[in-house]
Amino acid sequence: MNEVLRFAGVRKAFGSTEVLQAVSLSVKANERVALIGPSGSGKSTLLRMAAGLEFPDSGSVETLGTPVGEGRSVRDIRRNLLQVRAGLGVVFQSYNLFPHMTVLANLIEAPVHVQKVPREQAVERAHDLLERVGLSAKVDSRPAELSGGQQQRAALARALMTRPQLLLLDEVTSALDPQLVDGVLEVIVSIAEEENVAMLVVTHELGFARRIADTVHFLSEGNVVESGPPAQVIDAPLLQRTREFVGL
Ligand SMILES: Nc1ncnc2c1ncn2[C@@H]1O[C@H](COP(=O)(O)OP(=O)(O)OP(=O)(O)O)[C@@H](O)[C@H]1O
Repeated sequence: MNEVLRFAGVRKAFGSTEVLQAVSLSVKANERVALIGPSGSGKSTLLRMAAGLEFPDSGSVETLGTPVGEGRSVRDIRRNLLQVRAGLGVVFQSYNLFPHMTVLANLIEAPVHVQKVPREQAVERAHDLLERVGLSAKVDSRPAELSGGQQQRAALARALMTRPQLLLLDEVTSALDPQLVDGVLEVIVSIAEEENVAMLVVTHELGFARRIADTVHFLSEGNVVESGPPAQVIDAPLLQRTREFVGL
């Protein structure tokens, strides 16, 4: 499959607020795409749609070849979502770890109980991932015993447990103290280098977007107004609106 995510002519309004106005963009297998833009421009809404957490008013969203917002019934939609879920890793701004479970239990919960991966296999993968995100010493800790940066690295490891084809990352560092941000971003960069996983990343960290993205889309008022490699969109944008946003 060449495209792992496709938005075609997606419109979305919340009440009288038009949040997305005919957005079309796609993410190819192994491609890394960053969404940048001012607060309220619709970035998170797009990401939530890719995960099936919001539905478009019109247009279509296809995640891993499955239309996530379409279907004749709620049952169809749920079935479609379950189909894509194993291929999808999602990390949001808040860590969303299960607070009563150890780090290891958090990682193996869905693979073992939902995807029915043998427990030993899941534990092995969890140990491998925790080592890669620098959390080997925290396997048996509970989330409350970890710093925000460590929790976010655990959430990243958890999202990778099923070897997803597509990772959705929504402002994963914006709730962190500044000194913890770089550690988390480094982990994401190394994952991008080591795993065959496409990424759609919403970030306000332009340096990070520059390092990680093959393609950057600049959103403004619900439209993708400029797209291209970081060397263009971040370092030499064509549009005045983009130039102002990146501080040129
Ligand atoms: N569930 C909702 N109900 C009502 N309005 C919403 C909802 N979700 C988002 N919005 C509104 O939609 C607009 C776009 O929000 P979105 O979170 O997608 O923007 P964003 O570009 O991600 O912003 P930020 O960078 O601040 O996270 C905002 O005006 C927001 O208030």
